[in-house]
Amino acid sequence: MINLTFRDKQLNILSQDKDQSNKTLFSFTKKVKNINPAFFYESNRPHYKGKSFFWKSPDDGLVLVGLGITRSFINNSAEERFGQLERVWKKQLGSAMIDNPFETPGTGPLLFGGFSFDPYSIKEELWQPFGDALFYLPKFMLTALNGDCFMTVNLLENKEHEEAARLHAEKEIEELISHPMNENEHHASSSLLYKEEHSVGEWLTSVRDVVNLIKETKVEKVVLSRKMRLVFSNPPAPEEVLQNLNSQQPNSFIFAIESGERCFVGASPERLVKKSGNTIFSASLAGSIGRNKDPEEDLKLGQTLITDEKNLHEHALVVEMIKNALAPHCKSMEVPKHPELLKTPYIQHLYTPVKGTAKSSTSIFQLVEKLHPTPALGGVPTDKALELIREKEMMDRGLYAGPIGWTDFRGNGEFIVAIRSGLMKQDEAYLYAGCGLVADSNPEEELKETSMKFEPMLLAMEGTEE
Ligand SMILES: C=C(O[C@@H]1C=C(C(=O)O)C=C[C@H]1O)C(=O)O
Ligand SMILES: [Mg+2]
Repeated sequence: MINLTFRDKQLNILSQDKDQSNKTLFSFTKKVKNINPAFFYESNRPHYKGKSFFWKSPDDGLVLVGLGITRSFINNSAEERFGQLERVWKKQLGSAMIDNPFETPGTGPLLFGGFSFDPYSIKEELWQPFGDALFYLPKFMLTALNGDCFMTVNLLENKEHEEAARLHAEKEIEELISHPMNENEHHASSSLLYKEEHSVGEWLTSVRDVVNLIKETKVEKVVLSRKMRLVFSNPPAPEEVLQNLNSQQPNSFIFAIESGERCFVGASPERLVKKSGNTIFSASLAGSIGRNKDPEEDLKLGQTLITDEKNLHEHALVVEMIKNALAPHCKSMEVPKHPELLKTPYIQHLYTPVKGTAKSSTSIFQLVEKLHPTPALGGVPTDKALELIREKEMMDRGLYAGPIGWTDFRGNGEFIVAIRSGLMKQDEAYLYAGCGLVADSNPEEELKETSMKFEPMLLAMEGTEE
């Protein structure tokens, strides 16, 4: 048995400064000239260190850039973290004055943030600034979609100060969008001193133990992950890493969120759930193989993956769980019978998109709570898999593999699974990678699979050109 140390046993630490409780949320959105959101982040983030976020969906191309924090919601209670956040957010919106004539999703007051993978795991100081849920209502937010750009400003003010605060914010917007945004801005190149993989031998032993357990018991799948520590003499800035991810992983969800001096950043191919009106999208992404530069060899690898019993089983368990989790919340659902291939630059996966029509009472937070963790990151059965992960990994995954994303004041939103990611902490970075273990897993192969999954973040952190 292991001793679990809880981050905090207090039930409700959703933060709100006392003197702000009688203030109203004023939010206004205006259309601005067309700007490149990546350059906008790059040129303005240095002035909002510790208080920024970035999001890009490869699917609809939506980009969100948050600068400054009007209110942060941090939750350290393991129980009810989804419901609690939703309640406090709804209360905030209940009295808000919102001036947003645009229907565009992701405009107006919006929460951006992430939930830790497992609030009951051991806690490491590394992840402390992120709690078990950290969400921001940004002060300034750029939304870019289909060639249109919008700026939203969120202010918590006494009613009599609203007018002056708005005028001031209008001026700040002008400054934000007038910074020179230069594509070829030169970065001092970062330099990696060394990298160390966390106890590979012990990890392999854990993999063997878990695979044996799967063979002998009713546990069907457990996802075990491991981490790698990078040490830089000259660490890259988050905006550089993001720029690299933007160019190296154009088909992944790209995200970054800062808390104090730490920044969690990544490029994940895996959607947890998207809600657009009552239409919901989820996906099973599990089962992996490498890529090959030679197109014929690459096709062969894909063919191997899509006919491989072990990978198909790993994948099917995820589809099954998603179907069961969504069924009570959906009027209808479409789930293809067979997976297709999803190729990222370094890895190909088995992929089954799931589409449904949600019952009108369903919120995105409810969907996230029901889905997380899918067996792509946890296992089957979920509770037993989580126990094994705690016992065998003996580390705090923090936000890695947890849901990260946004919801706007209309209830639209999208959450992804924060894999292919890393935490930047001064001159260090911690990368995480995991793999789904089933009865047929070969420990050495699984080790290779996790090595392959470190690769995209390593390249983005090193800034190496392909
Ligand atoms: C756990 C990770 O990836 C997950 C595990 C996969 C697998 O084992 O085949 C594939 C995709 C992801 O759902 C990771 O990238 O860290
Ligand atoms: Mg796998």
